[in-house]
Amino acid sequence: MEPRQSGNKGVTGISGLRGPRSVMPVIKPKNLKETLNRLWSYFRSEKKLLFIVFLLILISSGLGLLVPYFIGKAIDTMYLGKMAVNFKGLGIIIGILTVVYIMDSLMSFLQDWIMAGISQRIVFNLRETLFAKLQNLPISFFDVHTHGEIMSRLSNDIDNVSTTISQSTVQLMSSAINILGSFIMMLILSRILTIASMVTIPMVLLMTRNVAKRTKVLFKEQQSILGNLNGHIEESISGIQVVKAFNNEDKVIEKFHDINSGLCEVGIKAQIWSGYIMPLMNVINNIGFGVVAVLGGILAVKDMITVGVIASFLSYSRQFSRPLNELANTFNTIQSGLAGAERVFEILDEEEEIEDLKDARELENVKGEVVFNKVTFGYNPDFPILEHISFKVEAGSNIALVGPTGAGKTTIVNLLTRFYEITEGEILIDGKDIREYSRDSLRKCFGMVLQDTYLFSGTVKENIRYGRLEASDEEIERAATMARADEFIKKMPKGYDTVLGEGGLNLSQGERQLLAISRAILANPSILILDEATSSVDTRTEFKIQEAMVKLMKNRTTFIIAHRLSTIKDADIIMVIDGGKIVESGSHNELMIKRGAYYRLYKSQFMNVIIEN
Ligand SMILES: Nc1ncnc2c1ncn2[C@@H]1O[C@H](COP(=O)(O)OP(=O)(O)OP(=O)(O)O)[C@@H](O)[C@H]1O
Repeated sequence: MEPRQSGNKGVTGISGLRGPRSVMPVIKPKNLKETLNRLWSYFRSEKKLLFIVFLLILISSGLGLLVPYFIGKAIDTMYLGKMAVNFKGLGIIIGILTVVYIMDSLMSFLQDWIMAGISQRIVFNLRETLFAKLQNLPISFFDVHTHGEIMSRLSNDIDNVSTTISQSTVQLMSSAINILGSFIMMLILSRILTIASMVTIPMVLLMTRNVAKRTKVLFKEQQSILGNLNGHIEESISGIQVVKAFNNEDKVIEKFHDINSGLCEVGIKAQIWSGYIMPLMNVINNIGFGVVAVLGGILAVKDMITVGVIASFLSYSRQFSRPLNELANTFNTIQSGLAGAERVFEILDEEEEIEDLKDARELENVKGEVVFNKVTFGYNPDFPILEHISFKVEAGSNIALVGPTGAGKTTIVNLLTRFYEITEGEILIDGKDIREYSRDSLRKCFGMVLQDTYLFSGTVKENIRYGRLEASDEEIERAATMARADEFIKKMPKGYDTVLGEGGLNLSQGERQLLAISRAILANPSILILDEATSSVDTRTEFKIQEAMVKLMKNRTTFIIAHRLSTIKDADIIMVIDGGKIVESGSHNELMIKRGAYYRLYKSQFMNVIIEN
């Protein structure tokens, strides 16, 4: 009977160089001990089942170790020296062997069954912890990690961990038991033959080390090219509109071809080198086999051992060398699984949004007075974007933030909602420092209508309900009617129950904005943040949006990152931001008389509009 095989049967050789996993180089974990410890903490709740699996492996490996012994016995029993056959003895041995084989299959089935549950539960927990962690990370984390990278940790890396747990744990235990058991059986059968069969081990080690050295370099290169290829695919798909608009399809294809050719070339080399391992290994193993057979033959002629013992011994020596080869392979699977676990733990170790203070209170019944007091902030603390900004907005008034692109307008509202934490100064709402209140209660005060409205896949109704989850259908329809969104919603095939495509992309930008306004009306926040869209919608829709916005802004403190002339002119205060500072503030008329920064900005941006009108 062969020792247990791992699930990745196609994978062979020292570097795990074949089969589906083989195209990946082995990425080693950086801190093996710590990663193992942490991973073990996920295994802990499965300790009992793991012990049962261990017992099952012990039994099935033990049974497996009996087989060569009985085969040897069968040979010796069958051969009675006078060409007569001992059918009775043979029958008993065949019976025993059949029972052993059936038992072994049953044990293997049970092991796989239990291990499947263990690995899926562990990976389930890991996935849940990771996803929950992502929800609690600050926005700044997502500024520096691409979506692709985060996705790959949630999918590829977790998959690697799962494969390692489900396949390698059993493989590791069964290989270890088989190697040890076979070795003991070999020693019991014949010490001389055992020593002879060990002769090839240094040869195997030397050969695999040399080949592995070469393949490692090639696989690393292959992985890096694969990364480029994925990057190129990701970019060309997300930028498909730009690619088509500029007729760059051929260039994109050409670049893909270049990278793909490189990948193919390195892939071939890597596969060829890794392909050497198995045949070489077989040659060496067969040399060992030959040595044992010849030596065994000599010993048998001298009547020092029986033919049956030689047959048993040869089986054991196969059972000894096979898991040895497989262990090298499993070792690689384990390494990439641990590296995957490490990458998952890296995210789990990321600093979460700064915890609310222990005695953080709930911000309630907000009137909406907002004060920035000498606020300084930089996405990178060494390079402040806003410096000592101070201003006060009365409750219920609206303030238009204007200024050149990159001036820091969005940054101001990002600080207000505590998406980022200020470096210096304080922000007060109704005279209360926002850091002393829980983030949840703070964010409840805000409603946002952003330039790019994000709609989730789901129905129109569900998307509006996002503003206030407990809202009834009537409330949703009332909000949509106020926002004048119901006009287009009712024209949709299933009205409020129409399912929106991914990101709401089957709606026009104007329609998406009206939905966002409906959401905000439903949420009924004390403070509103409006980031006006720069792209123009048709005049009728623009009028509707404008009307809905005015309704929404009524009696609410409103921060508008303003782009439309009408919004700016109607604002209670206009604040001109430039280079991280407030360079001017006041009403439209006041600032026009001043003939300062606002006047210049107004002239440069809106004069055409005024002339056209
Ligand atoms: N997440 C971020 N990480 C690092 N730097 C950022 C980040 N967001 C913005 N910045 C930088 O901060 C500065 C201010 O950006 P901000 O988005 O506040 O400008 P803005 O006035 O809103 O511009 P626009 O009118 O173009 O939207 C810019 O120089 C920008 O490059």
